[in-house]
Amino acid sequence: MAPSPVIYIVYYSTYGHIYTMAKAVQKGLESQGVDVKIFQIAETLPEEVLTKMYAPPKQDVPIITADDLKNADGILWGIPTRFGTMPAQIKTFLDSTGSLWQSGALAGKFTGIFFSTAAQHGGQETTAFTTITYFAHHGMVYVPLGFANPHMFDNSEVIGGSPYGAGTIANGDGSRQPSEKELSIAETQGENFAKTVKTFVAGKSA
Ligand SMILES: Cc1cc2nc3c(=O)[nH]c(=O)nc-3n(C[C@H](O)[C@H](O)[C@H](O)COP(=O)(O)O)c2cc1C
Repeated sequence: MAPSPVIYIVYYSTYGHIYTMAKAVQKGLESQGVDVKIFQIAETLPEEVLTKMYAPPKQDVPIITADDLKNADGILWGIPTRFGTMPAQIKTFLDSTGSLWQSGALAGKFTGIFFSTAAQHGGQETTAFTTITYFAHHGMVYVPLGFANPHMFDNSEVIGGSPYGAGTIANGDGSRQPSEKELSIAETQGENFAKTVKTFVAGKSA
């Protein structure tokens, strides 16, 4: 029997939207019978600044180390936009993966992204797009979402996401929570990602 693939969800979230999306992605992954572990990326801002930003306490989720990444067959990253791209917290973490790049430890692993922006036009494509350089340099296999969920064609309401991954729109004051349709898209991304990684892991053990 083929071994069950191990998939990590690695996220950073200041206000919790990305965490909610991560749980939907997790549901989709688990529906395909893969082993899922969820990690968060370490905060880099001082407590004093977080208080001024009205950031709530972090979730009770383990903090990822660069070396942890070696143990996954696939990694899905949850990214809240900053100026149309990833936040410094995620960049700091990714910049700490130099030795993994040097040894090729992540080469051939599957990867994908989901994201959150305050505004509909604040980076639902650029956030993912500007992250892909990291995956290319590591030799990782980026799995896009495409238009895999019918809600992606629905223009009757604001719906986050793009062919690069699932997404949510948080509003400037964070008042909007991921909608049912956005969570459904996130679940689809998890399902499809698991199916792709399963094929790979089965092939490796054949
Ligand atoms: C410094 C800063 C820059 C931001 N830049 C953008 C941006 O370029 N576009 C956008 O739509 N939202 C932007 N936002 C809003 C965040 O993307 C939003 O708070 C986040 O997606 C919510 O996710 P979270 O609850 O998981 O933290 C920014 C927020 C901060 C604090």
